[in-house]
Amino acid sequence: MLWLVLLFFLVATLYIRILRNFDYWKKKNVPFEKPVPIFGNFLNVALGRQQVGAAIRQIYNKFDESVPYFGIYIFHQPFLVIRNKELAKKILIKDFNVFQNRPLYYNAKIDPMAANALFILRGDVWRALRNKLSPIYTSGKMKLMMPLMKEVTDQMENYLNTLNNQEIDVRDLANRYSIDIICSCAFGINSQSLKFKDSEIKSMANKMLDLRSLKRSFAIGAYFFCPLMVELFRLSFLDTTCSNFFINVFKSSYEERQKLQVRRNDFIDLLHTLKTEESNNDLFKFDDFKMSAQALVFFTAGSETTVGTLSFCLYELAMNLDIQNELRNEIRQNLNSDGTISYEALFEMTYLDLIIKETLRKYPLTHLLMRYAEKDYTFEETGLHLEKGTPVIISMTSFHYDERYFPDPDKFDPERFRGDKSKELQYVYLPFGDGPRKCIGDRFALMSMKIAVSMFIKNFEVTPNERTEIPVKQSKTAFFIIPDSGSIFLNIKRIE
Ligand code: HEM
Repeated sequence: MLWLVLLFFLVATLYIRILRNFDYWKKKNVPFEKPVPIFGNFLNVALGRQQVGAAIRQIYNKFDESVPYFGIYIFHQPFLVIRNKELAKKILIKDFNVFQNRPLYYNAKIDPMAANALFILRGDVWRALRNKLSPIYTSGKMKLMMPLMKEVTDQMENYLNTLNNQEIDVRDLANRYSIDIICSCAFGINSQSLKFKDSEIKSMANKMLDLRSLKRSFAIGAYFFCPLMVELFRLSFLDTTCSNFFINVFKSSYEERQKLQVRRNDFIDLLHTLKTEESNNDLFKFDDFKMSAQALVFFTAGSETTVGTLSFCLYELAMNLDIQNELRNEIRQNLNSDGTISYEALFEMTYLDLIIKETLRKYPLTHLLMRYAEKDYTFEETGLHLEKGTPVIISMTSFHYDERYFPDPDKFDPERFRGDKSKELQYVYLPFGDGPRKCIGDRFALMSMKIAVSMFIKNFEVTPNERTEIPVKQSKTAFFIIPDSGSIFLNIKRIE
């Protein structure tokens, strides 16, 4: 009986607290979408009926140009969503000192890996690690990794040759490619995913990041929006068995490197150099676990993003043959005399760049950027006062499909970014975020995608067939932009 009374009071307290919180935006005179108890504006998301990005975009589209921001409730928590380019710039760059952290939960006891991840760390420790890791991702260091990527791209070409004139699942292809690239560049191993369909590394990687699984989406969603669930169910960000597997792979690769004293100019070598340069005063100091955690972050942050972009890019090229042919001409004009492509040529190809940009506009895989106010903050333009701790969202999906900036947004049109147009779109075109906290791996990602697309389109024509879903239906339950079926089927034909 006592339990029942206690339960009643607990539910009643929670209910009152939640309802009281639902006054938050009204009291601040901020336009908002009416919430429903418990779920706020995320009922359809929680029921798996709507994507996170689509739910926010639906509300975004209800307001007009005069509205610089609006309020939403994700469960009981109020979030401010930015609708204005200048305010986005303020949050990401000008007032970065106030909005430097993401409102992501972490608990070293539940998930020690997440607690050492750049994406999740906060304040001075984040800054110390970011400063330390930044030299690894410069264009000079990326250029040194080009031979490693070239090796994997050659393997991809061999694999595709065996499938000439057949249907392929380009998501499966991109998945194998991204695992091989990351294993080679970050873990120093040849994972042979392109060669063998069922390699152990491939199945571990896919299980670790199975973003279509409800369990993983629930765990990731909880880290973003509902820390209580993380505590309650002791949820880890990644599948623990698989992440431990990769930590061990990294450790043995690192040990072997020390023994053999060879250099590959990969992430392991670069991390080792950073470790040897450390001083006693460093706020973030590497040990074996913290180093392997960085390699794992590489996997987490770089894998699905690359798979998604590469496969959607091939899909769009198949749907737009004129664009595909123009790209092939550009690639063929930029080849070395032996048919290979140089690092410089890869980044000089304008049309390839426009195509990757447009793919990332149409498919901004992570939907949103998040920050929270580190201290009380007032927008001088409107007088809105945010209390310390208020979370803020910049919705890439909403900006990238806003007709004000991207007319006819469903159309795949690389020309949107030609010439000076890119500059005008700054702060509303944000596939890698912006400011000091933007994606640290953008150069790596662009290089690995450009080299793969160049090889593919130079040698193969890609076209839709009767199994190609048009348009691709996206998963409503996954936290990221992923095809619902998990596949994108296209035909390939070698062109001599
Ligand atoms: C197409 C590929 C990729 C896309 C679209 C992408 C996108 C993003 C976005 C949107 C953010 C948040 C930025 C912000 O909040 O302003 C981010 C952060 C991050 N990304 Fe990427 N990413 C990609 C590839 C990679 C790769 C290959 C790595 C490998 C290292 C990586 C590592 C990270 C890390 C560590 C952060 C957190 C940075 C910090 O908090 O300081 N990403 N990425």
